[in-house]
Amino acid sequence: MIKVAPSILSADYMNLEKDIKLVDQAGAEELHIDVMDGTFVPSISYGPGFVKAIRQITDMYLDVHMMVQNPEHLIPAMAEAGADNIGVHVEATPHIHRALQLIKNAGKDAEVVINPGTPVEMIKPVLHMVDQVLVMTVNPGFGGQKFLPETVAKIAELDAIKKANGYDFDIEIDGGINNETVVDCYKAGATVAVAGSYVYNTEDPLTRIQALRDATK
Ligand SMILES: O=C(CO)[C@@H](O)[C@H](O)COP(=O)(O)O
Repeated sequence: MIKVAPSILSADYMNLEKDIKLVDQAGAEELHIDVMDGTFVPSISYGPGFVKAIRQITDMYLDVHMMVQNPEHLIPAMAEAGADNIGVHVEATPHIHRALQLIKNAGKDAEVVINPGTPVEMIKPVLHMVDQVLVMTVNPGFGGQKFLPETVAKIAELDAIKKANGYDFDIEIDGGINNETVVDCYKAGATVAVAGSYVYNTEDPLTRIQALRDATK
């Protein structure tokens, strides 16, 4: 069964505490927070102050996905704010190894992220040092996009490398995930599913979280 990480990008910001507690009570394993800088991706979302405010109202595992160009400068503040996992894009820095070291040195789980157009080959040199790999299943920057099926082969490739080397990182998927698209990703080796609009753009988020689990039993 896959672990579920609702993305608050699609939550109701005027009732955010309620929306976070709802998915916590539903047993969601992680809370996914999308940090966007307006440069690496066109959108701008939130920063460390927002993460700190969320930390104060929940004990959930905070999975912070940084869509930020040269994210190194933001890592200490994000760690201080209370993130549990910090994800950095391999496309966003010439110093991905250093960025992951900074996250580990701050005592946090380190995640490397790859865009749909980036081959798995690009992250091979850092796979020994990560706790999680995020395979983007849409191009980052917006919620509500259509799942890109060609990303499934990359999940399988990553899973094969993981098994061959005895690594134990989680493989997370993000973008266009619902009870149908999650199935092939899970079969290919995904262990954590981020879901934004599928979970929050409905009257019944609990049923949607359960549907992701039922689809991957
Ligand atoms: O990273 C991102 C968007 O860049 C995501 O985390 C979105 O929040 C996913 O939204 P859905 O595709 O599930 O609606």
